[in-house]
Amino acid sequence: MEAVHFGAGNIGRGFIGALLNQANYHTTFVDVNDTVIKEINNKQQYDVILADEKQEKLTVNHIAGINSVTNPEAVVDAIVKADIITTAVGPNILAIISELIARGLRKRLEANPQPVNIIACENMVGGSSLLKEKVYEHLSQDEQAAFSERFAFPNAAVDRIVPNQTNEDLLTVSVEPYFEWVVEKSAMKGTIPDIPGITYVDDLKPYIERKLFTVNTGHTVPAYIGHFLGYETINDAMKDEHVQSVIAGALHESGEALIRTYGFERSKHEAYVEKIIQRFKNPYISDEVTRVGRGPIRKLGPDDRLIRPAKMFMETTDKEPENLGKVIAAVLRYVNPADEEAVKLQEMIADKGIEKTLQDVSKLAAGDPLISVILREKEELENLRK
Ligand SMILES: NC(=O)c1ccc[n+]([C@@H]2O[C@H](COP(=O)([O-])OP(=O)(O)OC[C@H]3O[C@@H](n4cnc5c(N)ncnc54)[C@H](O)[C@@H]3O)[C@@H](O)[C@H]2O)c1
Ligand SMILES: O=P(O)(O)OC[C@@H](O)[C@@H](O)[C@H](O)[C@H](O)CO
Repeated sequence: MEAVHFGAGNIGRGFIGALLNQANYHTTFVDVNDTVIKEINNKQQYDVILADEKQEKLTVNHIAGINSVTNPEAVVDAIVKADIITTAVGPNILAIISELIARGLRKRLEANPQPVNIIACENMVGGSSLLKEKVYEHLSQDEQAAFSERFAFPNAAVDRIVPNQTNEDLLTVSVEPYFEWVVEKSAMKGTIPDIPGITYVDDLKPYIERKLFTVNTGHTVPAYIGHFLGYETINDAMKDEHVQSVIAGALHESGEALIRTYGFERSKHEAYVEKIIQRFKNPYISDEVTRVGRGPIRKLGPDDRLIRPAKMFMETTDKEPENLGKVIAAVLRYVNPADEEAVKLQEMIADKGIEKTLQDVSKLAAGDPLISVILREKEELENLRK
């Protein structure tokens, strides 16, 4: 069985690649990082280390790499032969890879009658749907109809903390032992891939929102409040009493919104939250606040991990999300010259002020009550430093 995976980074190698290997796939990684691609072809295997007291090592083999900048035709040919196509490149990169995927699938229409599923494994609601939209922008109407017969873009939720890697070996990747990969079965075509570790569901929405608005919402607290308080790593920030109090409050707010929207059992949701907080404290993982806080403009998006649960909390409880508001305020205070979006966000704030920036980035209407909560919490934030 052949898999093509876009993005040989942390999640690509440390999670998707590992599960595909355990399911006996040969995986072709596609990336723009020539050093990583050369090393994949040179070594033809890499290690995944499970970050706990046992430090168990799994070897991932049956792999190859293609540099999509220098060898796009090889990517097209790999797509023609693939039994599954996956991505883990980051939400903003889906539009960039869409043209090459469109070319590969166009050639496949003539050359291979088998249907194929293209699964975007990104932290966002509707990642595969977005990829499909971007792929379809490169097609004629007739091609769109032919693609819809043969190719599917099921949405997915992926959960495994994989920090930036500091191992001596370039390809080795340390990951937390926990993982969850949920895929929207109802949207798939052809034979459902037999990949142990995937949970297939008919309706993904509750799963992706529960994951994004608990794991990723929670993660923003040690990232942005932690950065505001001067911490460099997630587990150091998690030791701070202010971070502990805001994370408890923020996950109470997003939890209440999720429970009221989807009817999750309260005790099970509380256990889910507790497990996530323990995962953030994993002493065997050193995760930088700047990795978890990367892309603050994306993270302030209307459907992303802060604004959406804050709005849901207000709609379902009629109360103010003061903890989520505090984290959003910390994102607006996030200064990091090494992060392009952080620089751009600060420029936007300097140029047009916070209210207009929130209207543009988070699509909040002028006068939205959430804006007042955020402005008030921005003042409150200073008290955390006292
Ligand atoms: N790291 C985690 O803990 C984690 C967990 C769950 C989900 N995710 C999601 O997985 C996705 C990837 O995150 P990551 O942490 O692995 O990031 P990463 O930066 O480690 O990996 C991204 C990879 O994509 C490659 N890439 C960039 N542009 C490309 C292009 N045009 N074509 C092909 N490859 C390209 C990069 O070179 C890099 O190797 C994101 O959507 C992230 O939200 C990450
Ligand atoms: O990948 P991002 O930038 O959307 O979010 C940063 C982290 O919260 C994220 O990578 C988590 O580690 C991951 O989602 C855990 O499953």
